[in-house]
Amino acid sequence: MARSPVLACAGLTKRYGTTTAVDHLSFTIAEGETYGLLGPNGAGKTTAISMIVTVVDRDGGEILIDGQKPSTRTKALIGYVPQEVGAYMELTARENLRFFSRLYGMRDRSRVERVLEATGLTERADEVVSTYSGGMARRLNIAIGLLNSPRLLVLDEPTAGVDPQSRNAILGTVSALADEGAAVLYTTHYMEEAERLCDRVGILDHGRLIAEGTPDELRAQAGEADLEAVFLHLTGRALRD
Ligand SMILES: Nc1ncnc2c1ncn2[C@@H]1O[C@H](COP(=O)(O)OP(=O)(O)OP(=O)(O)O)[C@@H](O)[C@H]1O
Repeated sequence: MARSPVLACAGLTKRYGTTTAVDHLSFTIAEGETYGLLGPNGAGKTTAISMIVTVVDRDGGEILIDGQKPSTRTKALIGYVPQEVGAYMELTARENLRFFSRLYGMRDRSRVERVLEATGLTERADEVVSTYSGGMARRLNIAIGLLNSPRLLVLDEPTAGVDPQSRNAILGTVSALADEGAAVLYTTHYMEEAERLCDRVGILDHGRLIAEGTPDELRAQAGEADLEAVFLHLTGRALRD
């Protein structure tokens, strides 16, 4: 029997006044799959993932995590990496991770060391976070999201504005997690990043999914050389201002 997807969304909808931020969004992510949700500013990416991780209530639609409706139990299966850095600036990276692991009720100290290693922060783990570059702080944010060994890792534009070294470290961390069998939901407006990292891509515009497929399929359907051009072909607009 085929396994159910790790994430299944059907008809997900969110309205803010007269704006429909997310409009009947449906997609699935399988075990070990990296799914990129792409779209320009304001397309509805953050709103969509906020509903999936249940920090924003939905106005319509269904979400299943490992075949179960959202609950305290399914929350424990999700690692969420928001755009804003959630770490304490006056603590070191290791102190932050120990704090969050205690908050999650985790006793296994070795997990802190594992996530430091996975994000390339071991050597700087005892330095105070306020001395970190923006890219290193983002890596720590990801380390926090990895603490609970998530079945579904959700990342909101994790590489926006980071230096190339941190960007490569972040992409490496995400692919390693997917290789271990996690499902990854990744939002970005960097097309080349999605082409490199994602098994499948959904293109979101005005809250609606206007195309979905592997990067190769999308390029072939639109007859374009890259995903940036695919977006222009589909919407008549450039992806970034
Ligand atoms: N709390 C809110 N109240 C009112 N409108 C909102 C709210 N959050 C989002 N919106 C609107 O919903 C739409 C989708 O916004 P959202 O932040 O989800 O897009 P996004 O694709 O994540 O954009 P970005 O790339 O800038 O993060 C936009 O029109 C935005 O103005």
